[in-house]
Amino acid sequence: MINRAAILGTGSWGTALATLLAQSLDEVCLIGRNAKTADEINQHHTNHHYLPELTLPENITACTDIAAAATYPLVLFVVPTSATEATAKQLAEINLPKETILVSCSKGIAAHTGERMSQLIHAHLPENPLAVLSGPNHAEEVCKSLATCAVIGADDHALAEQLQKIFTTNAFRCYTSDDVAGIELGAAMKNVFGIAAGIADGLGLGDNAIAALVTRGLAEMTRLGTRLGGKMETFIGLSGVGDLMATCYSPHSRNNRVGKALGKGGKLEDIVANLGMVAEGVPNTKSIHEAGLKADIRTPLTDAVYQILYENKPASEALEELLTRDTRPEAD
Ligand SMILES: NC(=O)c1ccc[n+]([C@@H]2O[C@H](COP(=O)([O-])OP(=O)(O)OC[C@H]3O[C@@H](n4cnc5c(N)ncnc54)[C@H](O)[C@@H]3O)[C@@H](O)[C@H]2O)c1
Ligand SMILES: O=P(O)(O)OC[C@H](O)CO
Repeated sequence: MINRAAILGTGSWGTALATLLAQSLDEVCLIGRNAKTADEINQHHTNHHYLPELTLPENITACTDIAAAATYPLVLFVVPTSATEATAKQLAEINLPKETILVSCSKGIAAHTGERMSQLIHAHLPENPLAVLSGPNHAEEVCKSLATCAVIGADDHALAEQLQKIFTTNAFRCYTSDDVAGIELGAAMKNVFGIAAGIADGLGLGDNAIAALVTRGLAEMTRLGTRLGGKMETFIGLSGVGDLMATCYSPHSRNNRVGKALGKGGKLEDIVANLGMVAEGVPNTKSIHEAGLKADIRTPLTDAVYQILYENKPASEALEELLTRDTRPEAD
């Protein structure tokens, strides 16, 4: 029986997931790289930088020694996607038992290769049971036990069901799925459209424009995601349209906030530096733009965000080009 878990990553989502798992498990250990944060969690039961209003329950502790993960039967990856591979390597080096169950909770695909996080983790820890978790889940709301749903994906249905029991609470209803690729691809792409929605908001385009963007974003997500191995129904599920809406409409979304500041004329470097947290849409715009080119799939919204982020194109110019493209059938 699983009654203890380690969480790699002491940021917003790692901390919120700790509060969730602390309801069903005896002990949760947050493992991070920052000794000050670990001390704050152990001594004051807070993680002020990431979730300022939260008081953590007593059965959550923290440390900075990744080797401690080897003593837990369940280990969650909740570091930024840019750190997932290095973290998986570290776990392999500490000889993690092959029975340890791993869950990837980060949202994004790898730069250049387009690999999904579960693929990166599996490459270094090939024998460990592995699942992914995603959905419309802002840490700021989950840590307050505000109701939401999530999906747990695994090739092994029994594993997904085992995790469903552990993660589900009265306020966090988990579904299972066997479409690991679809879950991870939807989660990565919604970050980019969150930035796009923020840009539209910052430009003052109004509610109709954002609804149109969410809808065409879903079409783009489904077009590329199904080509890359995801199932159509996953993109109209919690990790697709569900998380797309959470990210495009919520002021909690860091991606949305980055986009809004860009739409108002801010500089990307300054915006990212001031955010103090990860906005996965920034690196993932590049990864997904590259994945679209490689798969020869049209990704006009992602390309527009790419040009704004990486080619210094003014947002108003990118918008004009999007709107004046050749018209086409909706289903095309
Ligand atoms: N915040 C949310 O609401 C939320 C919800 C679901 C999924 N996610 C996903 O979870 C992942 C983590 O996001 P977050 O919100 O916790 O980010 P965050 O910025 O709040 O925290 C990131 C944490 O990772 C640590 N970190 C940064 N670089 C690292 C590195 N190179 N090696 C090890 N640790 C490193 C930081 O010190 C920090 O503790 C992202 O992929 C994000 O998309 C976030
Ligand atoms: O703050 P964001 O934009 O990274 O979104 C957080 C979560 O992914 C929402 O489900």
